Amino acid sequence: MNHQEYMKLAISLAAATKGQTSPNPQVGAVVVKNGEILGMGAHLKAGTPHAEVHAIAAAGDKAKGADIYVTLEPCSHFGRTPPCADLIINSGINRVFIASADPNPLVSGKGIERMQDAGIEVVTGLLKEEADALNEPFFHFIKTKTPYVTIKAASSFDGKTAAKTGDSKWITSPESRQDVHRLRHEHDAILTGVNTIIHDNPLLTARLPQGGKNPIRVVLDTNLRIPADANVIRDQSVKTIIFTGCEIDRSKAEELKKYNTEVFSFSANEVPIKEVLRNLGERNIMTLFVEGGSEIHASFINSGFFQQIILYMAPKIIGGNKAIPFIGGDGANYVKDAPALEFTEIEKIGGDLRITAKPLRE
Ligand SMILES: Nc1c(/N=C/[C@@H](O)[C@H](O)[C@H](O)COP(=O)(O)O)[nH]c(=O)[nH]c1=O
Repeated sequence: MNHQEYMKLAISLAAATKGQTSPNPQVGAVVVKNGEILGMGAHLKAGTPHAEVHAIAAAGDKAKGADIYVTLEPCSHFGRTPPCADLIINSGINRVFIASADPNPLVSGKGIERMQDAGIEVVTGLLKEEADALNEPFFHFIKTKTPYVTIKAASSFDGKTAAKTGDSKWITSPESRQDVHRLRHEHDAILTGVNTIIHDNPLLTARLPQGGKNPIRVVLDTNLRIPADANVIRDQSVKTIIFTGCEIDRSKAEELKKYNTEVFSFSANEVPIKEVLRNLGERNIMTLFVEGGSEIHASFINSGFFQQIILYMAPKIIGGNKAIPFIGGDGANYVKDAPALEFTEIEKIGGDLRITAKPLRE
């Protein structure tokens, strides 16, 4: 195997932990000497050992004189675990290959400098793009301290998310809906609007054949209209946070708190998305899955507070000028004012298309 292949292995280890390490990045590491893989590891959960710790522990004394391939620049500061740069120096490793640089300007380059000062050869940027893509949500979170927002929509071929009767069961295939549960599992939180709660009474849990990690549920509900017996309240398998305006029935809010539910009221009678994202960021929620109705989707798109949209498009035609489009709101007056995206991935899934799009970078 060559340098790229060892780094690919480290990236695959990092990729396997998607959704488990928030608010930390996904990191993989591989220790190699004379073509023999002596150790490998991934960071499994925030607060637990970093990938380099696992890989070097597996290599033991043989790490002396070995190479290490790590997908993110080794940390140089005391977080909840000791600095990996020091561990690498003390292990006798004499060459370090790094894919991504640390996005935190306060620490970026410090670990590299310390290892170089100790006489270690450091090669940076090996498969940087691939490794960076894996940690796009982490880099966004470090930069903005707000969650990386993925809007998920499901529509017919003609862009409808429900028929004019309101019926929407089911537009997309069982395979597509199972893929949605994988995305729920991978996200820290899932957000919807009270209209979806009233209309669909969703659970919003991650129900995969092998189980799944339920994302924290977030409901935007300005006037606290949510039914007290809604599934997201009574289910209690995971916390539900309801964001409201200031004019709500306080006794109802008190009642809901008995069901693993938090009611957070803003000081004005509105629920500003920017403030919701700031609040979720302060709770170390790094990734947010917006499975809203068409009005919620419209408000996220019009505010520009989203990093990607995943549309599951089914080969069905619902039609009707009263049917519900998957993006609601007033819409653009002129095409030239329509938010421009770029398609980044198009996959066939269970007879549907899964189309991923991101806002065009200025
Ligand atoms: N109608 C459809 C969807 N509908 C999505 C939401 O309107 C539903 O309330 C939500 O998925 C229900 O969540 P649950 O109770 O946890 O299963 N979403 C999809 O991908 N395809 C559809 O055809």
